[in-house]
Amino acid sequence: MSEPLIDVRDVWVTMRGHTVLEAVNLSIYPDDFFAIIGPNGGGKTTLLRVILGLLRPCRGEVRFRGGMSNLGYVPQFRTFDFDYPITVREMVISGRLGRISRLPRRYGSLDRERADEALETMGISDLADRQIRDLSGGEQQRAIIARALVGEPNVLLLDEPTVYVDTPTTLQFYEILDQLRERMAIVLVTHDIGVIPDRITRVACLNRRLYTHDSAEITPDMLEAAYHCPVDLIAHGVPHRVFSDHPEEGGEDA
Ligand SMILES: Nc1ncnc2c1ncn2[C@@H]1O[C@H](COP(=O)(O)OP(=O)(O)OP(=O)(O)O)[C@@H](O)[C@H]1O
Repeated sequence: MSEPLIDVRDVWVTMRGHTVLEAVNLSIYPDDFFAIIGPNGGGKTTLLRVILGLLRPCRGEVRFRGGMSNLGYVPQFRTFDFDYPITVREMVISGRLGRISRLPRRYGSLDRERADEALETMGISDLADRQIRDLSGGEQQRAIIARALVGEPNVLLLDEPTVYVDTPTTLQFYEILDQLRERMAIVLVTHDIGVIPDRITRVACLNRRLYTHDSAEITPDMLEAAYHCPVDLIAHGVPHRVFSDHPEEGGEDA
């Protein structure tokens, strides 16, 4: 197996006396399409913040091969102010700011090139000069992913990327992720197990502790441990590939 790009080792986070992450261990490999699922408040965003270096764990550490600048982050949709007067191109290229150290900060031709490429990858080149507030939710979502891509990440971290998106747009979105997988590892966190695409390579359940399995299979045990209640996989429409045998169904397709 290749070396991990990110190693999360025995990470603990306590906030206001409340343990949010407990003894979390996780490795992200270059060819991963990793889904981390878990209930609301289970610690998913907190784990991403620890990986990004935005939050220091009380105990444990995160090790990188390749440096922080190679992480692309797509925060939850609700954290963006889409009313801000800015064009799609301006928003996307702003993802390059972290790479410009000289003051005053000015974009160069490489920055503009990368922004054009990211717009094209996300299929929104024709929207580049529109105001971000005038876009549909699905288009805005593509723009925030394009913004994460301009930094040329080797790991893309996505926090609940499909919350406001309808089913056809979600399917298109996963097709785009499929293309991106050739260039980077992808880590997707979500509370909704119904949105997990069937192309994921590994899955883990997070509810303070991380419950993992060495494959793309979600086992009822993992879900029960994370959600503290039996979860009916079939009712959530999870693709068959991630099922283990379901006792009532005898392992048949849903
Ligand atoms: N700054 C903070 N101060 C105190 N508690 C916090 C803080 N940030 C997060 N928490 C708490 O930590 C827990 C985990 O939050 P987190 O946002 O990581 O969960 P999540 O799994 O991403 O949830 P969701 O699916 O609802 O987005 C929650 O109980 C939350 O209230």
